[in-house]
Amino acid sequence: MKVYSEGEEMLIGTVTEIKPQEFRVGLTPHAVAEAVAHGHEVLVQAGAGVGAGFSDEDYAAAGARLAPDAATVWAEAEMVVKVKEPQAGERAQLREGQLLFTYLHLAPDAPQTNDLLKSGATCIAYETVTALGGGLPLLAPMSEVAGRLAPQVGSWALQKANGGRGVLMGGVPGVLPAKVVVIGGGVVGTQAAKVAAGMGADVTVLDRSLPRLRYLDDVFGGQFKTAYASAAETKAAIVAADMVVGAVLIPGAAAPKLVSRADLADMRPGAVLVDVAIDQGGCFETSKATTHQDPIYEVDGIVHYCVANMPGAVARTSTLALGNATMPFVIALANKGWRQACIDDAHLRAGLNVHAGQPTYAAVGVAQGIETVTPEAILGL
Ligand SMILES: NC(=O)C1=CN([C@@H]2O[C@H](COP(=O)(O)OP(=O)(O)OC[C@H]3O[C@@H](n4cnc5c(N)ncnc54)[C@H](O)[C@@H]3O)[C@@H](O)[C@H]2O)C=CC1
Ligand SMILES: CC(=O)C(=O)O
Ligand SMILES: [Mg+2]
Repeated sequence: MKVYSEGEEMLIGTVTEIKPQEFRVGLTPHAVAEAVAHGHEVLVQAGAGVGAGFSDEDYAAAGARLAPDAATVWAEAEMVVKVKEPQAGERAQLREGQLLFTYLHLAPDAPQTNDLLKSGATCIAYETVTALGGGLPLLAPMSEVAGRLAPQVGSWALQKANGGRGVLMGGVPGVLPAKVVVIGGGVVGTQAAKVAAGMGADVTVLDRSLPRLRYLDDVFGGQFKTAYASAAETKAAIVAADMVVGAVLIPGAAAPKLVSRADLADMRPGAVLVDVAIDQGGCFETSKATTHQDPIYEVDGIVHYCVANMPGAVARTSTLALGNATMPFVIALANKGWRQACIDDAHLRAGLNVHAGQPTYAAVGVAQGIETVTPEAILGL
């Protein structure tokens, strides 16, 4: 098998996503053009970009070679760039020495972890790549998308025909606007609050971080209000709300349950809960993951929206946003090879989850009771 070394041309590949209702694609034509300009070859499965609005002709014009099927890409590419975690049939095609760059979410997923370990491949997870000054730069764009979508889907759910209270976000002259409460003022929460305020709603953001609340007040003081997320303040806010957006995150942990089933009885009938934190288990006791095909359900007269892959609804915007964030890392990995790229950049190194049969991300080891080695040990640093 060919072993890549620094400075060589790399064969980069991308495949059609096969997770149900996933229309994003790992490489945009712009990313292809950038990689080709750096001297690399790019292999794109025919049709891979169609769901995101990119034709095979767009990829060919950017310099990609089209592959007739996914098997060809898996067999030939030295690095495969995707969006979602590899599905079982994809994992079976991963091979020793191959580099996989995508979302993995391994901690709760033992079968995937075992398959990646068995494959002998090197796997770098988008969601654990870090940034100078904190934050998760390859998760942030999808949080921005989900945050901006939350009031959009929530306002749809508020319509009478969908089980909601029949309240218009911005009201009309002489009638008050909807009250929107956002719990968690991070990336998702800030974007949700901005859009809800832009729709004319009366918006309050709750958070437990005073520095974050100070920042939000300084920057958005005229657009929405802030409040400290004590249990009492949270309860008072939700019982008066037409819409509540759940946007909390405690990194690496299950989301705390901030609205109980009993609380629903005290809320306005037909109010809407949008639980964006559902991918971490959800922050409302009555949340269970839903799909774009069947996004809402009702409990005790309260409408719940709990779609776990909200960005998939706007696959084109999401693909472009994700591509902007991943492109510099794709180019660094291709130009330098993963070893040198991870030696040079501790933030990219934080994305290393699996290498040659060894798990390399501590939180995955803790979650699954397996021993891990550090990326630094793998790289001899
Ligand atoms: N459903 C979907 O399609 C998507 C879901 N997400 C999820 O949305 C969630 C939020 O993500 P980000 O905004 O990027 O995280 P973030 O880390 O930027 O923000 C989380 C905020 O929650 C606050 N917080 C933590 N505990 C709290 C509590 N008990 N009460 C009030 N505030 C609390 C933190 O202080 C922080 O400001 C995550 O679970 C993320 O995985 C992100 C993208 C897509
Ligand atoms: C973050 C993630 O898993 C997604 O965008 O699908
Ligand atoms: Mg997800």
